[in-house]
Amino acid sequence: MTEIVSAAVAADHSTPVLSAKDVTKTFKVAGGSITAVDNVSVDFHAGKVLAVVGESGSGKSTLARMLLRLMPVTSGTITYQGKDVTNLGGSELRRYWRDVQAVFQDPFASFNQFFSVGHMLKRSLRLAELDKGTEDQLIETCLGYVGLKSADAMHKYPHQLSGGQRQRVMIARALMMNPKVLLADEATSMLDASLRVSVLNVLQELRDNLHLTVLFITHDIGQACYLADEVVVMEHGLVVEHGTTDEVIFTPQHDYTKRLLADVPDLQGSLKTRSWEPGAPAHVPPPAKDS
Ligand SMILES: Nc1ncnc2c1ncn2[C@@H]1O[C@H](COP(=O)(O)OP(=O)(O)OP(=O)(O)O)[C@@H](O)[C@H]1O
Repeated sequence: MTEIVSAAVAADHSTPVLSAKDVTKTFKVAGGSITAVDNVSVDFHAGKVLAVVGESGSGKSTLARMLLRLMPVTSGTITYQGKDVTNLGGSELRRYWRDVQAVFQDPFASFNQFFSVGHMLKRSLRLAELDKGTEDQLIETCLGYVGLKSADAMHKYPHQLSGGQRQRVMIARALMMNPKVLLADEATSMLDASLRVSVLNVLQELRDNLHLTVLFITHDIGQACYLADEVVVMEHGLVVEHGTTDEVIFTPQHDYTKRLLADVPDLQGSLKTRSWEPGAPAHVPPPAKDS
């Protein structure tokens, strides 16, 4: 059984926006059951990026799905803005889904190939019943937040965009709902190194400029440390390490964290000087950022 480490996280006494408390998920499988998430407690604070990192099968996506209220918990509590949302339903759940938006790994999967960006974004707003001027302004603003020009992007079809641009459109779509929390589940893993950096930088800007709370789920501790204020490391459904990014990089407590860090050569040195680009092999010069 993996040792659970409760490393001291830099004191943050503000009420968390979103919390998981003693959350467990058990799946019934042939011949028994599997505990995908094992008694996990984690707080997400306003205007911070928290990364959940772990290898495949560690339980990250299951935790994300429970936080998003797409999957029921087996036990434990999920709290949003101080309110228990574990068993929310109906219009309250729909309101929660507006406030807690998500972007996933494959932006293509969320796009209808026959819809232009403009058509897709307007469809997402149809329930809001905004007048045309307000709608256009909102779309332009949100595309602006992710570094895209409305005039350029609106008429493009998915195949005319790079992977990074598609992912940025998905983030813009999420922002149109004016969320308090953005959950990005492996949102950069299908992108090559330069596009990945552009999306990570967008997430950082959203935290800094909009005070957005970001949950960044990744198997890549390099990306987690590049982006996040706080890092949670999961192994076999357990939180084995939880600390500020500096604590996790420079004084990791758990062997599993040390092993993940060892797979990213010279992460410590290069993050200090910001010379490292997530996903780029250490010997390759940093890639150019896409426009
Ligand atoms: N619906 C399900 N039924 C049975 N087992 C499941 C189900 N969903 C996930 N699991 C199991 O739970 C464990 C955690 O899976 P999960 O997808 O949460 O991990 P992960 O860290 O997100 O991995 P990946 O990065 O590969 O998606 C795995 O052993 C997985 O096989």
